[in-house]
Amino acid sequence: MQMQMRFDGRLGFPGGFIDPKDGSLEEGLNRELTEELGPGATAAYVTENDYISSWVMENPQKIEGHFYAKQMSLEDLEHLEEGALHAKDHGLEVMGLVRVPLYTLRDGIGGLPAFLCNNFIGKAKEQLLEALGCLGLMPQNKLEEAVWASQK
Ligand SMILES: O=c1[nH]cnc2c1ncn2[C@@H]1O[C@H](COP(=O)(O)OP(=O)(O)O)[C@@H](O)[C@H]1O
Repeated sequence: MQMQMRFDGRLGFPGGFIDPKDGSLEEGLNRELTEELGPGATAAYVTENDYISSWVMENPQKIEGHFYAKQMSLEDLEHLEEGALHAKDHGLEVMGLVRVPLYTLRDGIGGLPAFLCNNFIGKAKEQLLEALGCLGLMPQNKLEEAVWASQK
């Protein structure tokens, strides 16, 4: 699972605002992916099949968000990481890509619980947990244990 360090020091997912006049949600998102992830983004391009969920925020401004998750091979992910340094937004909107640790160390905190203590933009933390659960990357009870450990 991969996220990015944003310009504001918070963790979030690649994406951005899309003008409905400029085509479908997926086309708009794929354009944003290229800007933020660079030449390796094509392997991350989403279709309607990668859709996970939507949300609406009313304040401070009305925003409708749509969340997608794309499953990739390790090879494509490594290619994406190598190319991300050459993305248009690198060092501007995006400070770097990060892999999410999907384990808990023997101390009970290191790994995913410590990662969850970071500062996340908007609903990105809930989206991370949602994706890990619905893509079957971690069993629900392990996710709940990690969330609980992160709140201690
Ligand atoms: O990865 C994300 N997951 C969930 N919500 C997000 C994510 N990234 C941005 N948002 C939401 O969209 C709003 C605007 O995003 P952002 O701060 O990137 O726009 P900006 O670059 O125009 O300031 C954020 O305040 C947040 O509520």
